[in-house]
Amino acid sequence: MNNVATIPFRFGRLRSLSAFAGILADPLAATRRLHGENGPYVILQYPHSRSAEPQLLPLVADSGLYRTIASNAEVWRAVNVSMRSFKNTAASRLATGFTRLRGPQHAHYRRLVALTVSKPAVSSMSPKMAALAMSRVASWPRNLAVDLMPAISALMQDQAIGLLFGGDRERALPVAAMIGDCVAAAWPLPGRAYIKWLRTAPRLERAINEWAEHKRGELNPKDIFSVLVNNMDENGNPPDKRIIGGILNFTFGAAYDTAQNALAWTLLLLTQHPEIAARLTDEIDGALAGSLPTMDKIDSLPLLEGVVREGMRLFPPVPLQFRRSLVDTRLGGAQIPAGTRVMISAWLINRTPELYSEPERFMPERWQALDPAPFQYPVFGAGVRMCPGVAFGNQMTKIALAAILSSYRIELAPQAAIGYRTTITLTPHPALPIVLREKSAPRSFTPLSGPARHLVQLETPA
Ligand code: HEM
Repeated sequence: MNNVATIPFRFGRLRSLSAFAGILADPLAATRRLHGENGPYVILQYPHSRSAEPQLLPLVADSGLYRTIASNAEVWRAVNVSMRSFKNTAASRLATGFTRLRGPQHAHYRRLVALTVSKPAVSSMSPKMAALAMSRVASWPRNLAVDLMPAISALMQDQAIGLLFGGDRERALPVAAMIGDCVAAAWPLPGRAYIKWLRTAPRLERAINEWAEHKRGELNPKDIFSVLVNNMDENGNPPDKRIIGGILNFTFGAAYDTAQNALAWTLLLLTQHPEIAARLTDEIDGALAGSLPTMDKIDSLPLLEGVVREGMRLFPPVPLQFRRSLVDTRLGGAQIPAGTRVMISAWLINRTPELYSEPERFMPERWQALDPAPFQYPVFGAGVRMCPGVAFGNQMTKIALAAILSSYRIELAPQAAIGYRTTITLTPHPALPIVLREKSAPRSFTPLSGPARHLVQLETPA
């Protein structure tokens, strides 16, 4: 492990505004390049800014430094990546959501969310989750090249709404659609997505408030929103609806947007590794013998476990995390002024060769001998802000994967070129064209092409 006190850093200069725009336009490509040129700790300097704000933008791709940051909440506070909007507007209240909570207020609301998604609570949801996944997947079109992303998204939203948010689809689905505008605007160059989000935010806030009204008065401990609305705040007062709105916006979006991307990238990886996909299908079919993919059947399948962990290692649904220093501090030997925003790359930490041999390759078997600490595998974050939804996210991804592979063989559609988009989450873009075949159908193989081809090392030539 790195000795944090002596870790070297390089000053990298964002030589021009266009280099800075490169980070905004494609943070993944830009941070990979900076890491390749400078190593795992780069302190970028903004070009010629006259603002009074600190002029540094450190990029952290080192697990030791990430541990230091994640375990010092009094020095490093979470920040929201959305573009700034005017204070006291719906857009600013909703976009800062969970992130703006600190101290006892953060601990209080975190505890309320965590109660509903505790490991035992999530295990008890498994039969319902498995039944829902199987019935949804059964209706997906066979033998046609379709963009699977909307179907995956609908499946994960259904799971989150049905199992964590009271099953109220009529109110929840329009809210989910509007949250999509918030996510799309989270890492923009100023543009259409941002303008759209500014228009959507007041409507979203109204819809959330009406939904909250509907939940008020009857506590359902299995519904996160009901728990938030019907408990007092950290001081024993009725909760502030603006705070509840921000928490709901963040937590509801977090509950499906992350897992839908985990599933999408993992399926894409499996299309490129048909031999692993075949062995995984055999493992799942053997365990299920025609029954539903409940957790008691699939939780201890080694290849399924390895595939899900490896998929999220190579394509972490939240590829970057951000923190801001509250005070002047030292990080890895560099002096960091108060107010400095730091980018932590889960994407790059997950490719540390000392932690993961042949880090660019998809090797699910590696997980039989690996048990990294959260800061060495930051897929779910680490420290006081580590994701409370780990058990639900993992279970939802495993069950969906088992439901799909027990029903179909998956292939990438012919001539499909896959790109990617980075906002808060990393998404295949503009589409994920997949063909779902009968399991007995003759095999065919389409090699991955498009920008996503360069995100992973495959056996087939690029
Ligand atoms: C595959 C699924 C998931 C992944 C990869 C994921 C990833 C993450 C990551 C990386 C963070 C930390 C962000 C940071 O520190 O800046 C986080 C925080 C959070 N996640 Fe998840 N998440 C997943 C599922 C869920 C689910 C199902 C829920 C539903 C309850 C959820 C709720 C939250 C909340 C409330 C936080 C904020 C925690 C805090 O600030 O204290 N997540 N998640």
